[in-house]
Amino acid sequence: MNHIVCQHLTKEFAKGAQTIRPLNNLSLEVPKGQFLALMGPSGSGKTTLLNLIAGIDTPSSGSLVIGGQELMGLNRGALTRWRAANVGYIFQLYHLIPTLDALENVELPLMLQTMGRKERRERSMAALDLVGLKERYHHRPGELSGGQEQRVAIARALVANPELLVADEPTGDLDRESADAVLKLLNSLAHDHGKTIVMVTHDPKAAAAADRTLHLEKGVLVEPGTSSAA
Ligand SMILES: Nc1ncnc2c1ncn2[C@@H]1O[C@H](COP(=O)(O)OP(=O)(O)OP(=O)(O)O)[C@@H](O)[C@H]1O
Repeated sequence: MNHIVCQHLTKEFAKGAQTIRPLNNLSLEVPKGQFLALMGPSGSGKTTLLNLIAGIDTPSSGSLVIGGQELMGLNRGALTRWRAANVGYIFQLYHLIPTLDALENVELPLMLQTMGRKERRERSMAALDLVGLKERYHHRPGELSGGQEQRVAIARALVANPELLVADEPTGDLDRESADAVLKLLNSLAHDHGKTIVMVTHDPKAAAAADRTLHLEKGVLVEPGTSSAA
C-alpha cells in the first residue's frame, strides 16, 4: 500500500513580477514502511517537497494524499491537526530546548494532547528507550553528544506515534560514527516499526542507508546520470 501519493505536485511563489516554481509537476509514490532518501543540488526543491509532505506548507496545485488523506485544499487549522497526529519532523540541528532535560524535551508534543502526567512520562520514557537513551533521561542537551541529542530529537518525533517521519539533513552536523548510529536507528524504525521515512540528505553514505534514493533537480525528479548540469 502506498503511504504517500503525489500527483502533478507544483509549488509556486510570487517574487515581484516573477513566479518561482521550486516544485514542478512532480509525481511520486512511497510505500508504507519505506525509508526514502531525497538528494539534489542546493535550491532543487528538496526542503519544499519535504515541507509539503510534512503538512507544513500547502501545494499550489496537484494532489498529495498521505495515509488516505488528501492534503491539497486543507485549511491551516485542519493541516496543523493532521500534522500533529501523523508526522514527526527531525531537524539537522535537533532544536531541543536547552533548559529542559531529555525526558521533558520528548514530552513536548504530548502537551498538545489531553493526557495525564503519568501516561505522558511513560510514553516518553518508552520513546527514549527505543532510541537507546533511557538512562540519560535526566540529562540536558548540553550534557549530551550531538549524536545523542539527535536521538533525543528522534524520540520527540516518535512520541505521538506518527506513521510518517520526515528528516531534513538529520546527519548533517554529526561525525561519521554518530551519523551511522542515527541512520541505523532510522532504518530500524522503518523496517521493525513500519514508519515511512522521507530524508533529505547531501551525503551519499546517508542515502545508501535508505531503501531508495531519488534525485531532484530544478523541481523535477531525475534519473542519476541524466542531470542537465552534467
Ligand atoms: N517561501 C519561499 N518564497 C520564495 N521562494 C522560496 C520559498 N521557499 C523556497 N523558495 C525557493 O525555492 C527554491 C527551492 O528551495 P528549497 O529550499 O526547496 O531547495 P533545497 O533543495 O532544499 O536546497 P538546500 O539543499 O540548499 O536546502 C529556491 O530557489 C528557494 O529560493
